[in-house]
Amino acid sequence: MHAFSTAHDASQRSFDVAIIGAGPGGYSAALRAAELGLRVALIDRNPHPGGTCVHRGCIPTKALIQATQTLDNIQSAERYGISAHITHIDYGAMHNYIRTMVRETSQGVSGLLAFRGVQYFTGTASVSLQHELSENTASATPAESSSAVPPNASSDNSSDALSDACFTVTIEPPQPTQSQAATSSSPSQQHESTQITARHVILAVGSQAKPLYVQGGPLAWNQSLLNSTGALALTEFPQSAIIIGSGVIATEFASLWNQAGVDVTMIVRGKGLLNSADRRVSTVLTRELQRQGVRIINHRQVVKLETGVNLGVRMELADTATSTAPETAPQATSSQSSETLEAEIALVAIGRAPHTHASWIQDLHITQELPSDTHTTTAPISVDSHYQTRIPGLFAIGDCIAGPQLAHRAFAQGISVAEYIAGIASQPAQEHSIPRIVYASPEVALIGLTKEQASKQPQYYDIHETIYPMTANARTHMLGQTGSITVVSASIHDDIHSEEQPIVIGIHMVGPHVSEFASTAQYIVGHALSVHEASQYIFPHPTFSEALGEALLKADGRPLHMR
Ligand SMILES: Cc1cc2nc3c(=O)[nH]c(=O)nc-3n(C[C@H](O)[C@H](O)[C@H](O)COP(=O)(O)OP(=O)(O)OC[C@H]3O[C@@H](n4cnc5c(N)ncnc54)[C@H](O)[C@@H]3O)c2cc1C
Ligand SMILES: NC(=O)c1ccc[n+]([C@@H]2O[C@H](COP(=O)([O-])OP(=O)(O)OC[C@H]3O[C@@H](n4cnc5c(N)ncnc54)[C@H](O)[C@@H]3O)[C@@H](O)[C@H]2O)c1
Repeated sequence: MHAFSTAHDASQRSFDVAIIGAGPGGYSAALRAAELGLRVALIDRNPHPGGTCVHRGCIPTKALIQATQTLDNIQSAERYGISAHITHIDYGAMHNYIRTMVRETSQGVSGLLAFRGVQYFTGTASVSLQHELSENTASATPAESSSAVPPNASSDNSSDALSDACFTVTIEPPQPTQSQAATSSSPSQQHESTQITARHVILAVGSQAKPLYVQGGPLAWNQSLLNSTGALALTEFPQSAIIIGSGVIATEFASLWNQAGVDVTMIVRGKGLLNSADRRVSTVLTRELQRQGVRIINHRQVVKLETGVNLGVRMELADTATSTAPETAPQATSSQSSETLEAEIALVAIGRAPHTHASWIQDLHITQELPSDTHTTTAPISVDSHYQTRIPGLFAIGDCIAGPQLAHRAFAQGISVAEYIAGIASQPAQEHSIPRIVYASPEVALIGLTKEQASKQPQYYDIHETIYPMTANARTHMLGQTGSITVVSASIHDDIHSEEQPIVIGIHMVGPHVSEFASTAQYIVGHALSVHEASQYIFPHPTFSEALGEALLKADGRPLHMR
């Protein structure tokens, strides 16, 4: 039986790979590296693996969505001739259900790590180089050319392989809580740090919610001004909530709280939700949430915000653009130049910053230049196409590097980097077709380029957009819901594709259950299938996924169930 423990005898202190952070990036790299025979240490502050995704992200939010969708299903049962009404919500039981989903998912990961012999350390890690790097070994920027030669860290001859360990990882144990400190008989032991060495280190340290800057400073989180972690910790649904932001987290919470009967107002800096997405998807989603009762106030920013114990939150808004009026007027007082809103809580969801502020990360000089946006205090780690930083043997993956912050992207990167370290010619994760999903009602799935984005890339010409309304789909019609699919196709200047065969470069969907067939869209876009080839797929009838088949037939000039 392999150990999933914190036992630290000398033989267990030298590793082929040490991984900092046990979220999706870190634990997937650990599982794959161990499977390939490497000796792996995985370190996280949290004794339970899973990171943001399992403890504060994907899993609890989707469990909560499962619960609120059930509320919504009951409320819409009348449509099917079923009389049902909700008599009571047991918030304690709902929270137990969510906590159980989180605990069981984390336990599942723990079991896998133990099975593969990954050694897990609980504590806060910092990394230093064992030897000063010479000018020749570290480059100012990550070297793309290094990608051709995997470092081959097989531990077959582990004593030889480990004798030239490059990195020291210091692990500080978690600080005891006040009650633990009071009851502990040997408090000094809890403060002992551990050191391990490794030939390779993977940083998978994740990200954290960006605070809102008002009047020049960041606002501190409290019981009324929440980020997504605070919102998940609420013990019952609030009466009213203001959501600042219009991205993925803002949209998912607006949708689920609205389904739970919360009075939701969204404050949007630009116009509409997911404003960098395909414009039709954004329009349909915005319209649907408004139809369901979410108030969306466009072109506004918060200029003043007050909170207090039991006072809720009160904020003053100002126009970000003078030309366009808000689509929906706020409930509270309003003047020409500013307006005031009040609610029980406010959720700030304006993006997540890489978790790179620690001084040891700064000392390694591996982060990008800070963007000119003065409200960004941490920068992503720079890596080459194999996720290696400018320091050979030091890698970074997941939310702490630039790109979409998604668990499935972190999984793919974790597998890729582990294979590269093990000496396998690995494929970096295919970034351009990674599906981005919003689990709102309706769901959104975004794959590849929008028409606007493609028009800025010179290799594409004859760019076309085909729009298929999901109301023409039988299953969507049965639900009484709506949706839309946009297929973006173009011809391309390259040696592989002929001019007569336009290829599919983007698929953008909003509608019920679209997340479930996003990977079909990813396959089509990722493999640059021609529109004609893609339209040959046979989708089962009657399914929601059939809508994608119909959209592709239409893009190929052969529409079936539409004119
Ligand atoms: C509310 C919410 C909902 C989300 N829903 C989805 C979703 O449905 N689908 C999806 O694909 N993505 C979702 N995400 C994004 C997803 O959670 C992240 O993209 C993913 O967790 C990133 O994985 P990671 O391994 O890079 O980092 P993380 O999961 O953040 O893990 C980093 C880990 O590193 C540890 N750590 C950091 N520094 C140290 C240190 N010095 N020493 C020891 N440990 C350290 C942290 O404790 C943490 O456990 C959601 C995010 C949020 C906030
Ligand atoms: N379903 C999923 O896959 C899922 C779910 C939740 C979170 N996530 C990930 O978590 C990350 C963070 O999510 P998020 O929703 O916080 O970020 P986001 O990047 O999706 O959206 C941020 C939004 O905030 C707006 N914004 C930025 N600064 C602002 C300001 N000062 N005032 C008002 N609005 C401002 C932006 O215009 C943007 O619309 C995302 O990158 C996402 O990939 C994924």
